[in-house]
Amino acid sequence: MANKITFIGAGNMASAIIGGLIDSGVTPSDITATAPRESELESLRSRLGITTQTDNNAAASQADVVVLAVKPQIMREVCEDLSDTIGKHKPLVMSIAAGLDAATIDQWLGGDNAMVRCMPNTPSLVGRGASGLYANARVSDDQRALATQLMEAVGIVEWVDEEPLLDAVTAVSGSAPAYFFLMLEAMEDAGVTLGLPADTARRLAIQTALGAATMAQQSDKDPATLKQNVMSPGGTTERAIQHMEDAKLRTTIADAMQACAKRAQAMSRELSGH
Ligand SMILES: NC(=O)C1=CN([C@@H]2O[C@H](COP(=O)(O)OP(=O)(O)OC[C@H]3O[C@@H](n4cnc5c(N)ncnc54)[C@H](O)[C@@H]3O)[C@@H](O)[C@H]2O)C=CC1
Ligand SMILES: O=C(O)[C@@H]1CCC=N1
Repeated sequence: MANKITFIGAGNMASAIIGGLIDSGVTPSDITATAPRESELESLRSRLGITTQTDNNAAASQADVVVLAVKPQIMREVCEDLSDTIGKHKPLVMSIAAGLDAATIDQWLGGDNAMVRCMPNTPSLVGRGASGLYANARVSDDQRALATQLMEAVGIVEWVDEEPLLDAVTAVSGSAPAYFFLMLEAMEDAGVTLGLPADTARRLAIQTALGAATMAQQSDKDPATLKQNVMSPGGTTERAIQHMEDAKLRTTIADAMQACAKRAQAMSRELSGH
């Protein structure tokens, strides 16, 4: 990928994607990241060998792709400050912010931009990311291919045709690593209560999550069948699953994901003013 990529914002998500891009073979000097404080950039530069900048406009003026990776709450200020540079150079603009629609960001950037909205997740850092992408009408086929290539370097890519579906993607994958981390925390704690050393319980739980996900990915059986295959009639798993069903775990998960998508919609209303 010979394109120059600039990340505006160098926090958790940007550094996860940058780390994944470098592992996938992207030349570090083709990547620039910005943040207001040099102290935050120093470790990224020394660890990954990328270029860093505290001046967003200088960094964006060199780029074929500008990835907006700041918190949604400061996106307006950042975009308005970048509008002259983006208007002049017309790079492909990708926003990874939750709950901010492409038209609002485009307007803050001065309008008429090719915009891809992306909802990635942090496992991008280890090449196991899952990203949902949406393109506005100005994005060319080549730019669409470029956005796909960029995010496929760090995981899988699913395009959606309707922008509001990105709120569903946020619930299913963007926020979802946290659901699984919570599950790992809870399993470790329960393992300790059952008498295992914490590090043993953690290793067993992590390996089991990895094994189950890999099986689900590689098997031609659906997750319900794979679950059934672990459950001997009258056995231990059946007892555990019955407990989860009685405690309405499915409803809890569905409600949590509804709350996640609703929060994305509310953020959009709060931040865009419509
Ligand atoms: N953390 C996650 O799992 C995911 C986050 N996102 C989205 O990614 C975006 C970033 O989130 P995180 O990386 O978690 O936040 P973060 O707080 O870790 O990173 C934000 C970065 O922006 C920088 N920044 C602040 N003001 C700036 C300015 N004026 N110019 C340039 N950089 C500036 C900060 O110094 C920091 O490096 C958000 O919009 C979030 O919705 C999307 C998917 C997943
Ligand atoms: O929690 C958040 O708002 C961000 C967006 C998706 C994951 N983290």
